[in-house]
Amino acid sequence: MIPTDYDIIFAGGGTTACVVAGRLAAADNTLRILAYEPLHVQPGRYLFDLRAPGPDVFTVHHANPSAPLGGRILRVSSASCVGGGSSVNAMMYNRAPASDYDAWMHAGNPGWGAADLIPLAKEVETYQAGVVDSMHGSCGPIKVSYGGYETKVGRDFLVAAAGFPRGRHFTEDLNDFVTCDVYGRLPKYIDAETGRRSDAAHFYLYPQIHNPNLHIITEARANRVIFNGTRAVGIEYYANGTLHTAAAARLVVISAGAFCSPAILERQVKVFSPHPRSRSGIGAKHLLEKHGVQVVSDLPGVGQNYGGRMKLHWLPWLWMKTEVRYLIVHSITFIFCAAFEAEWKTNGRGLLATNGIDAGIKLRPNGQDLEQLGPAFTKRWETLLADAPDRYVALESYENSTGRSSRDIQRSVLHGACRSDNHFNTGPTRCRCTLSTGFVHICSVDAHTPLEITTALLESEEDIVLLRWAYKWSRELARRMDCYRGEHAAGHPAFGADSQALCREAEGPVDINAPEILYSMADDTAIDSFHRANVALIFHPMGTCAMKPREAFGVVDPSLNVYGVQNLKVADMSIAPSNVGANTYNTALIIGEKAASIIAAELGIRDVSRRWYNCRV
Ligand SMILES: Cc1cc2nc3c(=O)[nH]c(=O)nc-3n(C[C@H](O)[C@H](O)[C@H](O)COP(=O)(O)OP(=O)(O)OC[C@H]3O[C@@H](n4cnc5c(N)ncnc54)[C@H](O)[C@@H]3O)c2cc1C
Repeated sequence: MIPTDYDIIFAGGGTTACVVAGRLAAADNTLRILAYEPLHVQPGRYLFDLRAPGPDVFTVHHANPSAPLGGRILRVSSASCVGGGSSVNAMMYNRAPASDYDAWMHAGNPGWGAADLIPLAKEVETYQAGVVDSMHGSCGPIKVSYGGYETKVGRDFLVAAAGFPRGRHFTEDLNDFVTCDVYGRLPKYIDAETGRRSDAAHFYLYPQIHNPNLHIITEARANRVIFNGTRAVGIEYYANGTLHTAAAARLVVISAGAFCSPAILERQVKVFSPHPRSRSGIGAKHLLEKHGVQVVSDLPGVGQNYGGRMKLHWLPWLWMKTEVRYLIVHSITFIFCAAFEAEWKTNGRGLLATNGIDAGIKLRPNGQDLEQLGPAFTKRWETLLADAPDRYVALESYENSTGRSSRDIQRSVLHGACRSDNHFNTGPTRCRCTLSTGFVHICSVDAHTPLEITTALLESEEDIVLLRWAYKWSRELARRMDCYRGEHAAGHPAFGADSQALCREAEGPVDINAPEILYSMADDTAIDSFHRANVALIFHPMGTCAMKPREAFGVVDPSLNVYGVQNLKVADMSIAPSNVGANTYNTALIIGEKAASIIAAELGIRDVSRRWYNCRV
């Protein structure tokens, strides 16, 4: 029988919540803790799991039609299961530049600078991908390794990057928070010994599941926070089609991710008042009133400041006989899986023990690049990059892609429509820091109504020139890779028939010193159109309940307290005051560790134990 009275309730049991709840439960096993999740599925140990039949581990959100993208509606998914993003993500290990965290501190958040957060990043991990130096951890819960298989595309990338005249230097460690404009191998959140995904559910929460005071209610969705006056006292949630309530004596923590956390704040807060049916929310007054919701705390920043990153796939032909199978296994069908699964289960190695993203480059424009980028990029350079040598603008990696258009190609491979058994396409990933921000708001007080999401993708000319430059740069590198066999025109801009940039098939790579492709103005226009038609959002939303001063559109203070109310915190990627230029799992783990320390201190728990997690799954 699950009790209805708790000390702490988490609305959401994703990455950050698992860290905080796991740490607190370990530190004080008398704390009565509850977390909700919409779906319980066994978190995917590798990507193949996620495509198995059964409840969907994703929620798909649709953004408003975007004018800069020609009216296109972008789709972006977030996780819907215990462990959140950590249970479904692509397992790329990519830490943010130190100066991104210093920017958090300078936004009015003492205790949130790089010097404060980097030690937490070390405590999070057991680094198995090289030397454990002063920047890496050796005994944290989350394992980081190169996985159990090395792809040819990764090896070829490293060789081409070493010889490419416009290339950069090699580094053993792309993730020391400082080094930038270098290339190297890309580690993964995979345990080197077991070959399994290192998610927050398995390594923070489940190790505490023996604790009778820790409860995870699955197939439940937090609906709204219950208030007594301005003090949060519990949660109302849906389970089995009916509404239930649970009381939180000490704290309610909203941890529903950057899309859903602002929605829970805005939607409606149940207030014990002389008018029990009145609806009250936390957010922008004008927006809440539009939905007939009274205002408990007027916070216009709720749902604003939606930041993220952009992604683009384009398609060179690459020759990788064995990895065709890998790609098919992960993306389309299970036909080849049995042998790989047996290997993976026996020794944690093979094609199921990798994410297929083995090498990459963190690109930062140099003098020659800045000339190419032109005056449209000057403001971005001056505001974001010039004084922060650790910041890069693009992470280029060549992967066995799961992008939409490349999956179409994979289908062709499966159905024999490809030009040869030994050739198929793969798409490099592009990640960009964008300065523009969008918003996420409720459309109605009904918890089941989709959210209104507006992105600022490609609204600024800076993003357009940046994507154009990066396309040219990474295409040049791809042409020099040993596995290169030309390009698939449908996965590239529509260059004119007489263009030098026209896509062609090839028998092999160009010479490492071959002249670069010369692009005309018409080619540039074609590239920009291609980007408008194909750019996508990466799964890294953040910033929608920003930790900033209230007058600067902040939602939470540096202790993660929601302004204007008591006993209510937010802890997840939504609190990011500004963008981080990296994949976000690492930052979510850091926020979780920081939140655990803050809450423990407030509750008088002296030691948020960091020694309990040495477990294997
Ligand atoms: C498909 C995908 C691929 C990714 N790949 C990478 C990668 O390779 N590397 C990397 O570093 N990062 C990656 N990320 C990003 C990273 O995983 C996330 O940034 C991180 O997990 C976010 O943590 P969070 O705690 O903010 O939110 P989440 O982990 O998303 O947790 C929020 C949780 O709240 C739950 N929730 C929502 N609404 C409610 C409600 N009303 N009631 C109860 N629960 C609710 C959700 O189900 C979810 O589990 C990826 C993310 C996705 C989705």
